[in-house]
Amino acid sequence: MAHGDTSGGFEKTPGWLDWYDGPSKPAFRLPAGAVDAHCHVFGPGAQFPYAPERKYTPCDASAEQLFALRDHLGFDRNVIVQATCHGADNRALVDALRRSDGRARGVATVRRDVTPEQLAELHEAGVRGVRFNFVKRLVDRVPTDSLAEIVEKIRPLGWHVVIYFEAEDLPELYDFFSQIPTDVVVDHMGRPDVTKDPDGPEFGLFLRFMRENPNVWTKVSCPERLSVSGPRALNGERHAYTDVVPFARRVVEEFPDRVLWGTDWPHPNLKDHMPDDGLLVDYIPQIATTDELQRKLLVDNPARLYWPEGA
Ligand SMILES: O=C(O)c1cc(C(=O)O)oc(=O)c1
Repeated sequence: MAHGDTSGGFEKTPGWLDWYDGPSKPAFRLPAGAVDAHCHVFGPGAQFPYAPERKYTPCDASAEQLFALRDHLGFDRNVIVQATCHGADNRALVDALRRSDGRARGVATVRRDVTPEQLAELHEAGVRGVRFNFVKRLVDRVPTDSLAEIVEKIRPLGWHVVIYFEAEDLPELYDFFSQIPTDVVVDHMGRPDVTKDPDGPEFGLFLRFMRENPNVWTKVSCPERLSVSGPRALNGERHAYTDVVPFARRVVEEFPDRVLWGTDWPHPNLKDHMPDDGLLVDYIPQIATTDELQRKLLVDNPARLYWPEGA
């Protein structure tokens, strides 16, 4: 089967871009113990069917393919985040975690009726957080009282909450997010509009959110998704997505102990181009410019959140 196929009788969403086959070796040498703290597995659909309520059907992207990419790029470990195309069916995620030899942790999606037994099983497999998604093209909105109930259920396990939202929705969600008592991790810097000023009110609100809430962390990931003017991480470009750099660098420098980075492989729903993941790794030194910042971003911070026992 070609890498970009979808198995199990599923048909890819029209215009779907498959993950990049044969990525380059990064020029940037990742520090020992580096964690790719945001990536996904898709299916394979024949084994782990896509959820009936999904908003897109991807190409397959298996655990083996993810682990091969990890080794090729020079990462040591992964944090695998439940993708919305699998809904609250975490079987593909759990299978990948179980086959990682302890080298992957997970973030699951659960519903309000999840039982303590189900949570214990997810924990045993390596899940350490739940994801709440507020991006309208990806999910139907779940009421905040359901989410608050889930927070109460996961809290005793020491888990955190990952939130994915777009910058324009932060004002409405600010108070709800601010009262979550666990650690909170914001996906992709809350998706700023990078054509706006990093010193302007929109990104200013996000920075204020992080300043006011010391339990909030963020992934300074997805420049390929946020960039408008590029240049793209393709054709040997080792200084890609310079329009996103001022935003990510600002966050890394103000909150060096609360930032994470991940490839976002296999990059769901990109419309413009699929990045070469090796060149995407070469983006990192543009936003974390010293050895110390790189070590915190890639090694120390993800270890504290996902492997606190020091394994
Ligand atoms: O922007 C997206 O389309 C996207 C989708 C998903 C998902 O479907 O879970 O995850 C991401 O991190 C980003």
